[in-house]
Amino acid sequence: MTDSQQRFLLIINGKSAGNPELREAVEEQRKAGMLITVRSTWEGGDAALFAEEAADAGITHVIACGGDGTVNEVVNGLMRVAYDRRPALGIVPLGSANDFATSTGLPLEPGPALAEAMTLTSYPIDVVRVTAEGNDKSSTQYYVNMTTGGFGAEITSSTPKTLKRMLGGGAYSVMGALKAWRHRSYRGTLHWGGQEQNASLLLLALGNGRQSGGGQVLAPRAKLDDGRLDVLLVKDFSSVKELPTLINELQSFPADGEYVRYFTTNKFTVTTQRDDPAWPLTLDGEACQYDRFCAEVVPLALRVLLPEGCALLSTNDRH
Ligand SMILES: Nc1ncnc2c1ncn2[C@@H]1O[C@H](COP(=O)(O)OP(=O)(O)OP(=O)(O)O)[C@@H](O)[C@H]1O
Repeated sequence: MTDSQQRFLLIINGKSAGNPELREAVEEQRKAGMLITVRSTWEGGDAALFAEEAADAGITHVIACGGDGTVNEVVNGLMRVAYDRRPALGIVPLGSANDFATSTGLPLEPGPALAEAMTLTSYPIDVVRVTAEGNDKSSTQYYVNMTTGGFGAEITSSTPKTLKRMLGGGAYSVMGALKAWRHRSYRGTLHWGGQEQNASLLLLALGNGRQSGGGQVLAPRAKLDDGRLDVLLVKDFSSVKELPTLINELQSFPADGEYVRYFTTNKFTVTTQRDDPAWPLTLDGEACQYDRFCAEVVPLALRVLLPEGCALLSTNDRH
């Protein structure tokens, strides 16, 4: 063993701790000489804490073994570590949605995913910092994939599995579900890039990555390393007669459609008025509610083990 050898910490969500395939894969990699420590979570917050402590223990790579929520916790823990000591992030997807792993093209089976994590190159990606106020307290959280607000957040946090499955099929089924389901819209003042707009939205998506909610692609042109957030605004509609236009726009993501707007910015703020309901948000799969929030890109803050040729990296853009 040399000092330059990589040291891996696997942080596994306790509910998947018995996964036999992962156990076997760890054993195999250890036999091949890889230095792997494993910690299993007991409850929410553990994954972030273990990730934060990893740098002090000489860990070079923290591998989040779980769903998007576990990845999100690990990211938050790593962001508490100073940049020059921050370990790289790897992912072994063990959740139900695994949106970040799926969209970046990582293997979805534990064995291949761990094997890849041992050999992949790490690339610097942006992390998004969300500062928020709600329920009389303020907070700071980070995410790497996507925040959805309004309708989208309700889908991911409280929608029954059958409806989620319907929604997985894309914009047409989203609208089908909307027709069958009484929806709410969310009001607020939006600020970005020197612009201000009062809006009543069905859905807001702030994508560093491209998809959330188990396969809903809401930021199809997002890159993880471009210093930008891809913003999708879907305006509320009042009659089903407006649906064909809305559906159409959800296929093409126009910059300035009648119902859909898609653009990029490095900072996006939502402020509600006193009588407006708080916005339900989902940050990388974790549900929360805020009256006021600001999402801001922290450029290239985290190194992540990603497949060579990953379509979400600008370095792989074809010219
Ligand atoms: N030992 C444990 N048992 C049960 N739940 C746990 C345990 N440790 C952490 N958690 C909770 O698991 C949640 C994260 O779950 P995770 O994202 O890994 O899986 P998932 O929800 O099935 O995946 P996805 O987000 O991809 O659908 C966190 O909210 C955390 O509080």
